[in-house]
Formats: sequence, C-alpha cells, structure tokens
Amino acid sequence: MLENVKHVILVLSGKGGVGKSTVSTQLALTLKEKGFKVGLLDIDLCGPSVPYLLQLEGKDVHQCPQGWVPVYTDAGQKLGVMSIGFLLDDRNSSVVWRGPKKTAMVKQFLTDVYWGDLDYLIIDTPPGTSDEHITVMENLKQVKCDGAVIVTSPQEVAIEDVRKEITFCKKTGIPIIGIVENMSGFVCPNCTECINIFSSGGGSALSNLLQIPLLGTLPIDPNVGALLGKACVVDFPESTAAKVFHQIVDAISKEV
Ligand SMILES: Nc1ncnc2c1ncn2[C@@H]1O[C@H](COP(=O)(O)OP(=O)(O)OP(=O)(O)O)[C@@H](O)[C@H]1O
Ligand code: SF4
Repeated sequence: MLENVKHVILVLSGKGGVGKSTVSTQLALTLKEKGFKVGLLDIDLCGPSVPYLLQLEGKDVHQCPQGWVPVYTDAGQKLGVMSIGFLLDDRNSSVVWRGPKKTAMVKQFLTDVYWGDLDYLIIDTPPGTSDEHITVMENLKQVKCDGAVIVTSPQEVAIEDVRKEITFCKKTGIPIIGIVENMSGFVCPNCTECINIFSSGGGSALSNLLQIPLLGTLPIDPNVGALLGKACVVDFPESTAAKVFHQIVDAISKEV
C-alpha cells in the first residue's frame, strides 16, 4: 500500500555488482538519520542483498489485517524493510521463477506491504531493465515516482549500460535525479589516500554528455564495505562516502 507514501525513489544500475544495494541501503539510512520516516523495498528477487547489508537476515515478515508488516531496523520504526530475502529459507537460496511469477511477486510487494506513513520509499531494483522494472512502473502509475538514482562504476562497459537505463527512464517518464559513480578509486586503509584503479572521470564525462547531474563519486572504501547495518554518515562522518550520501539526499530533497 503506497497511499501514505510521500515520495518514491528508484535506484537503478545497468550492471550487477556496481554497488546499487549499498547505495540504496546507505541512502535509506542517511534519510533516517535526517529524521525522515523511510521504507526500503528490495525487488531484486534473484539476488536480494539488502537483508545482509542491513544485518536483518533471519528476521520474519508478519501479517497484520492491512497486509505484510516490514522488518524494522530500529525500535522507533523509522526504517522499514521488505525483501524476498525475508521469505527465503537461507541466504544462498535464490529465486528461479519465470517472468509471470516474478511479476506477481513484485506487484504483491507494491500493493500488500503495510508501510504506514512514509516520507520516502526507496526501491532497490535488479540490474538492467527487466520484467520487475516494467511491473514497478505499471504499478506506480497511480502513485507519483519522484525519480531515479542511477549507480554505475567507472568502467566503459558499465557506462554504456547506464545509457540503457537512461533510455528506460525517458520511455517510462521517470525523472532522472542523477548518477552516482561507485568504486571509483580505492581508499588506502593505511594512509587514506585515494588511488584511481580504473580510468577516472567517467561519471563526470557521462554526466556532461547526457546532461544529467553527477550526484557523487564514491571510492572503494573498506569501511563502506564493512558497514553492515550501520550508517556511513554516523560511523564515518568525515569520509568521502558520507559526504556523497549527504549530497544525494540534498539532490533528492530538491527534486521532490
Ligand atoms: N564503495 C564501496 N566500497 C567498498 N565496498 C563496496 C562499495 N560499494 C559496494 N561495496 C561492496 O561490494 C559488494 C557488492 O555491492 P552491492 O551488493 O551493493 O552491489 P549491487 O550492485 O547491488 O549487486 P547486485 O547486482 O548483486 O545486486 C558488497 O559486498 C558491498 O559491500
Ligand atoms: S597509498 Fe600510501 S599507505 Fe597505501 S599503499 Fe600506497 S603508499 Fe602505502
């Protein structure tokens, strides 16, 4: 049920493994830290990593008369999470459903979860533009989707995939809030120097070329990889990553 959800934000990526779920979870945690009431819906049915990244594995989803109750990260119920991962027996089992069953599951996630009043619902989508994305867009027609954040890595191939995401957003009428370039450089744990591993500047070149804002450039940071349930903006407030998440939230607040 999305009636009482003020803003819906999609997180997209052209390729797997570029850090889309990390961006989704840290974005949700940053919004929560700023005092908003937030929902995080993980519709990556084949690789649901949100329960792991938030250390909520093994938690059960309950039913109430209004629908499924999300799993909350905190006693104050400021961040609620729904993922197929809560419905699977263990983290290593994966869903091998065909299109119609996946579509039905995503639809159920959009209609049957009792989120209550939310300021923001962040939807972590699978990589690419699949059946799940189309179902989301069809079911969001009644609700306004405020925009998409596109996550990419600096390699040329990932950047090419971003163009496909942009085409999908244009065709489905979703405003693009901006691009986040992840895994751009490596923060040395010894001296915190950032070393570029791939060619740098891909995100900003793409942003200039396609006239889409670059929301931030996140380096590979061992502290970010080890966050697991913790908010980067709280635990590492001085890090580049924390600054980038504040920037993303500022861009979202301006857009919606
Ligand atoms: N900036 C970063 N610094 C360090 N580790 C990172 C960073 N971004 C992501 N990771 C790590 O990389 C791994 C993959 O990230 P994540 O699960 O967010 O990617 P994804 O794009 O959602 O992948 P999938 O396509 O499988 O859903 C995770 O272990 C995560 O902790
Ligand atoms: S960045 Fe600095 S501390 Fe890290 S490996 Fe290089 S020289 Fe050593």
